[in-house]
Amino acid sequence: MNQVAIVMGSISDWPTMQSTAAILTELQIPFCKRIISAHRMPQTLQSFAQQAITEQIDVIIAGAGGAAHLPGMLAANTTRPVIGVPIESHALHGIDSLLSIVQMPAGVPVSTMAIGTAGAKNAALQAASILALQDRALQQRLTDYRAAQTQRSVESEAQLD
Ligand SMILES: Nc1c(C(=O)O)ncn1[C@@H]1O[C@H](COP(=O)(O)O)[C@@H](O)[C@H]1O
Repeated sequence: MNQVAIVMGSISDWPTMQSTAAILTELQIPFCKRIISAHRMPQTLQSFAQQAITEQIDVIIAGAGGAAHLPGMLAANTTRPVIGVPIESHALHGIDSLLSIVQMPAGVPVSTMAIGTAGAKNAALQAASILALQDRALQQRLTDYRAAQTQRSVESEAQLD
């Protein structure tokens, strides 16, 4: 059973979305990875999103760049939470991706992360927060993750001249 699906518009999004996969792995959250473009594979997108509930996918993380309609179209076809990651595009540095994902019409929400790798990491942590509502062991792993992060920041002060 995969609790999370990482969906990308293209294989070219994978270098960014690897950061999502790394954190899900660290937090021991089972996930699958799919390339499904709303533009290039509209029928696959519709069936994937409509089957998310029966496939027991609890959270969908969608990374896309440019005219990034993928997260919104997934959200249009499921009531599972969809977290959108705007991929940093070459032409407009991801502003196009961000605005395409964030400005959803009322009634079909997408939780929109920051552009690029920071957003990809936070998407995994946001998914973990949602899943931890019903999973005490995961909540503990998430708390430990934050504590380790705090510790690294504290220790980084020693690197100052
Ligand atoms: N935004 C979308 C969608 C979609 O939203 O359906 N499908 C592909 N793409 C994006 O196009 C960019 C360039 O893709 P290619 O590198 O394959 O040309 C990628 O960032 C992808 O997410």
